[in-house]
Amino acid sequence: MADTTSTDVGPSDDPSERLFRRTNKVGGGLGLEALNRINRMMLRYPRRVAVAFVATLVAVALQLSIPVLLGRAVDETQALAANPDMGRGGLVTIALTLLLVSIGRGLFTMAQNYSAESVGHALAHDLRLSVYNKIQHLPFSFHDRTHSGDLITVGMLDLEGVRMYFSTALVRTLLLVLLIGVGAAMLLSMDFVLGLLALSFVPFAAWRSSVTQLTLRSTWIELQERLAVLSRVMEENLAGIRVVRAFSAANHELDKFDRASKTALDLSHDRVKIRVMNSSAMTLAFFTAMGLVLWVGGRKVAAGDMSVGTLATFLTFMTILQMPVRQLGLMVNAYARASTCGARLFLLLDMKVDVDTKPGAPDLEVTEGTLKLDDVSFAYESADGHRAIANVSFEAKRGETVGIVGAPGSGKTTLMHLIPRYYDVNHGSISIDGQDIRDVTLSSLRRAVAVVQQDSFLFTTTIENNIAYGNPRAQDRRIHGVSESAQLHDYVLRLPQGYRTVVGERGVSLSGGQRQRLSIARTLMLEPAVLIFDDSTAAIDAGTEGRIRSAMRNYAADRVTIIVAHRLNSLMHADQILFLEEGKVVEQGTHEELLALGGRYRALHDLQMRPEGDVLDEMEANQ
Ligand SMILES: Nc1ncnc2c1ncn2[C@@H]1O[C@H](COP(=O)(O)OP(=O)(O)OP(=O)(O)O)[C@@H](O)[C@H]1O
Repeated sequence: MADTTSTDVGPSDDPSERLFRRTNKVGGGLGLEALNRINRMMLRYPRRVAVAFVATLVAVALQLSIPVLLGRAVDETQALAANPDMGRGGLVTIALTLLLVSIGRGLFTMAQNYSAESVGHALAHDLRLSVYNKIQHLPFSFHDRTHSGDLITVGMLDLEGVRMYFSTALVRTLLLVLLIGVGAAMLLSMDFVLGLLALSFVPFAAWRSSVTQLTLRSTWIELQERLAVLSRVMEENLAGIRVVRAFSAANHELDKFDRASKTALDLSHDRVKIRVMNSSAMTLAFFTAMGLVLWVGGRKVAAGDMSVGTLATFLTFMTILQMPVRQLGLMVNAYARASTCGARLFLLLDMKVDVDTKPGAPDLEVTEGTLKLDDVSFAYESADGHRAIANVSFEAKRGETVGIVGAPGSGKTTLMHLIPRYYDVNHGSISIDGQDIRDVTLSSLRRAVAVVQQDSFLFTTTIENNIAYGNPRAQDRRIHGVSESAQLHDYVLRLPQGYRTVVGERGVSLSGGQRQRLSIARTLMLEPAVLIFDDSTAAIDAGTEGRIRSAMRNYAADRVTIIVAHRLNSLMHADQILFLEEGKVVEQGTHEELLALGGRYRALHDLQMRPEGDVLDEMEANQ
């Protein structure tokens, strides 16, 4: 069986592909630009940003005073041991100061963490809304090329990278610069040689920590890709569970999952190895430096050149410095992550929406309700100029029905998707009452053109909410009315919770025909000027379809109805029928005219109307 787990992505200039090529760099310059943009966005929360920075300053100052106080306490204790008659007041004062300093440091660190995190969360909230809003407006052509899982990744992982930026990159930078800078200056001024020894582990630990984090980052990106493959395999398996069972392909699916999981596991092992080895190397460097300080400092203490308290100050400084230095890599990583994640997010947010409302465009005004397609041609971006629709023209007036028929792949759905501007025509024009649909607002056009889709998607909510999706304030009476027209009402009443029954992925399962009827009812809630049925009665039996048609007679009198169908029974009553072949209209007329023409429509009609036995006989004879 073919391997369907490949995620090969070749180089391309397509922004949507660049968006999802998860590399360490999204075009160097873009990374810096992204950081600048995130910085500017943070200034929307000036108070919280200021509190975070000021609290960091105070917390660091308090933290740096702890080793000095501890050193003094040691010296005071030593003096007390040598001279028991000395008062204990000094020691008590130092102890109380230490307690207050520790409490103060804790409180300011808390304020710093809280403010920094809250800036990150507020920023993530803003970006999340912008991304979601953008996704609602991206063109269909973008969704054709983009896996929804990848979009979710941008919405989740990349947002997380930006969220962490303020607390892990900016605030930590201030913290480290102050701790290491002021700490080092204090140590060196106390004893230059011992200061150098105490700080000797810093360059090594900083280097190892940064290299480790950057290596872990690139493997993290790789791991995300492998995990994405894993979730795609699982997602596909769940979506196609019936096919898997029907083809007894469980073992093949297990193999596929096992392979994808193994590659993720191998990488996870590598990452653990890198982390553990580097952590041990940094610990070794720290304790070596500490040993050196103890050795040289101990000799100075023994020679009377240094107090035990000063030595204790050095050792405490080193312990305080250890953690932030070891975490320096996290800071470097936070910058790298925010720049790539931010660049990808902004690439998505700045993406051009090619089907959009022209600036200053008026709303569509429906008067006569006439739809006109004039020499319309269209090619999908991925089709190398091959036209899915070629020079199609027709006109339909209010109350008229147009039938569209043709072999699978002949372009019926594509043609229907041009009318509500899911895609823009490449040539020719579509107009409603003389207004080119590209010159009016998209929202007014989409209100005027309703499509009952081929795949009836149900939201996980009640039947009532699903029907009222386009008109949430609709009265029950109206909901029941359209449901009756769609021949769904009687079925719903038989359900224990009636219209309050939850359907969709986590609700009651509806049959294909019931889903289609619900989808029809949902569209009948709207009052469009053009109503399109895109092969949306295929799963409904001919009798029920006939009843829907009768119930809709009044409704159809008020608008143009277009019916796309394979079954001629569904559209032979239409005022005009178009027969599509490779995107072109090859026959056009009423049912009677097309029958009289004796062409493709006639042949299809004869094939569909003949008793099944005759068709089988003919097929056998032709073999
Ligand atoms: N999103 C897309 N991107 C690229 N090509 C597409 C896309 N959708 C459809 N096509 C191609 O355009 C052509 C017309 O497809 P379309 O779905 O419009 O046919 P159809 O007549 O509605 O088929 P069916 O009766 O099976 O629904 C086909 O060759 C199809 O492969």
